[in-house]
Amino acid sequence: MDAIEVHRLHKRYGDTVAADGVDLSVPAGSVVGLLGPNGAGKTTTVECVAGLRTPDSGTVRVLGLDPRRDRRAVRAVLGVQLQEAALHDMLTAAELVHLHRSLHRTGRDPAELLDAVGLSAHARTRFDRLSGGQAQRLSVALALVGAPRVVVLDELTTGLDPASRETVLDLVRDLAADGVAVLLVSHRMDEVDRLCDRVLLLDAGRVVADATPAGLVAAAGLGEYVRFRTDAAFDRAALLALPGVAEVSRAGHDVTVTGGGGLLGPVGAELVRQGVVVTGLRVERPGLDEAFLALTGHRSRADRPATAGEVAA
Ligand SMILES: Nc1ncnc2c1ncn2[C@@H]1O[C@H](COP(=O)(O)OP(=O)(O)OP(=O)(O)O)[C@@H](O)[C@H]1O
Repeated sequence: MDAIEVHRLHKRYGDTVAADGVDLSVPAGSVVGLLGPNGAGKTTTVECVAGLRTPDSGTVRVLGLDPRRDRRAVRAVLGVQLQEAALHDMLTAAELVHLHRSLHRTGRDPAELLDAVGLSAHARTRFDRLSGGQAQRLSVALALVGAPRVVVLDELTTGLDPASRETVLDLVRDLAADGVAVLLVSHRMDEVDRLCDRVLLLDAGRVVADATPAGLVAAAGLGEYVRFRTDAAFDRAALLALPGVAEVSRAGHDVTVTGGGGLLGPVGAELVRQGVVVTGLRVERPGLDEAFLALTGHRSRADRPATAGEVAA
């Protein structure tokens, strides 16, 4: 049994289908990212996991428990940080962490946790006087103060400066290393790439990909580019004839060979064989950003999104 298991989750608001048969699972000790364009159903999905919304149909389990039926038991094992936390304005950061700690039988040391999110210096600052980024880090601390075994984080680094972001990302890495299951909603591809063991891509309420970050890029079928510079003439047809090469284009001294399947070795060898002197020979692979666009933005490639099975990796 995985720590989070969602099976065929359906949720609609009036005519809007927010979740249309979402399947997802998060094993203990792993970070799973939920990606997707605005309105794809990410928040709806995590709110159902957190027990804040009731699914129309489908099942949601957190450590085998139903977040709606077994509310109290789930609260003891699940930490949730959602996009907009409504907190008591008059309390200080430290008071809020202590208050949330008191709701749990066991948990983390409030002072250590404030330190871990970089808020020690603001422990005595009232919530309504914290900056946006500080309030965001406090909401992460509140989600973790009960030492949960399962954590749901919705856009946890939004509004954070680069140093604070690194602090929070380290914290998430430590959670997974300690065996915590983390479900993370994010719009930042670099963050997902660095943190997540798997990525689920949602589009219009459906899972269109469920893969490792590298698998998602591969699933997008975007291939790779070999680029180099030369002022010499070369045999373009011989390059085109190499296995995997789809296109060879030249703009002045800059040459791009497009294709797939490990182009660098064969292209390099062919240029040596031709005695062509080049500089800056390198391979470039599309990243998650490009994969995201290809898998959700170019529906014209097919009339419907690919199914998870088609792009699982
Ligand atoms: N309470 C609600 N009432 C009506 N429609 C809603 C409600 N909450 C969400 N929706 C709609 O459901 C769809 C999914 O919304 P959701 O917030 O789950 O998407 P999201 O992927 O989290 O988006 P974003 O990236 O913008 O946060 C959207 O079309 C949204 O307008």
